[in-house]
Amino acid sequence: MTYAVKELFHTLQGEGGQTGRSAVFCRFAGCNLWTGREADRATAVCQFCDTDFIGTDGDGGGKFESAASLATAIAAAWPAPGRDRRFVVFTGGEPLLQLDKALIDAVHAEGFTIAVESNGTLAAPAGIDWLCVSPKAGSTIVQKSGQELKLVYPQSGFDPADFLKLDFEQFWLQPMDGPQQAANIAAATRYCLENPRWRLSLQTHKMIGIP
Ligand SMILES: C[S@@+](CC[C@H](N)C(=O)[O-])C[C@H]1O[C@@H](n2cnc3c(N)ncnc32)[C@H](O)[C@@H]1O
Ligand SMILES: Nc1nc2[nH]cc(C(=O)O)c2c(=O)[nH]1
Ligand code: SF4
Ligand SMILES: [Mg+2]
Repeated sequence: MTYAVKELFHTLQGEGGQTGRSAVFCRFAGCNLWTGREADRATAVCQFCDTDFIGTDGDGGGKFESAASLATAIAAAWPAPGRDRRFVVFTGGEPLLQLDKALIDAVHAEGFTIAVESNGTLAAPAGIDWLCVSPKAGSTIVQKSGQELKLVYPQSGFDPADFLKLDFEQFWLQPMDGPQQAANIAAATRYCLENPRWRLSLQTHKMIGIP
């Protein structure tokens, strides 16, 4: 299978339960909840996206003709010698439109632990080591288990309490970035103070100015 990758880069995981960890990010092109075009944002299911995932023209992006060639590029982006602590985050766009067993196996064979950031509308393939599901109001959650559920907050129609019945190890509230960011940080902080199952996920990469 051919993989369309918007960008492939090395950074620190900025969000959620692996925050601060050195990671190769593989950002797939395309999403099932928004075209990525600003003209379509107001009519999209997901309207608050902070990411450009159109095309394959970003740093390290491209069309990869095989799982082996993409795994090789991911390994080449790892900064340290040896295979210790190798960590890749598949994101997008929606990574579960493209991530398959062949790529999971190829990246595991390179010694990587595999994390995924998904909107939860597609069933995850076996073999993901750290699955983050981030539900979007107006979509249907199909993937109801994983390591972390990271809810962008607030979203109208979503009560965080309704997600605690799902099978996740960690529950994170991430303030929605955008014009209301300050108010959203305050509201998420208050919610986590009063509801100890929830932890506050700040987008630390944005604070420190790394990708
Ligand atoms: C760009 S998405 C890509 C992965 C997948 N499509 C998803 O939505 O989970 C990566 C993460 O950023 C979060 N995110 C997107 N826009 C955001 C915003 N404006 N504020 C805070 N988090 C946001 C998503 O909820 C998700 O957890
Ligand atoms: N540093 C950094 N951490 C991230 N965690 C999730 C991200 C994403 O866009 O999926 C992201 C991102 O874009 N950058
Ligand atoms: S589901 Fe994820 S990638 Fe798609 S538009 Fe929403 S935040 Fe962006
Ligand atoms: Mg991001």
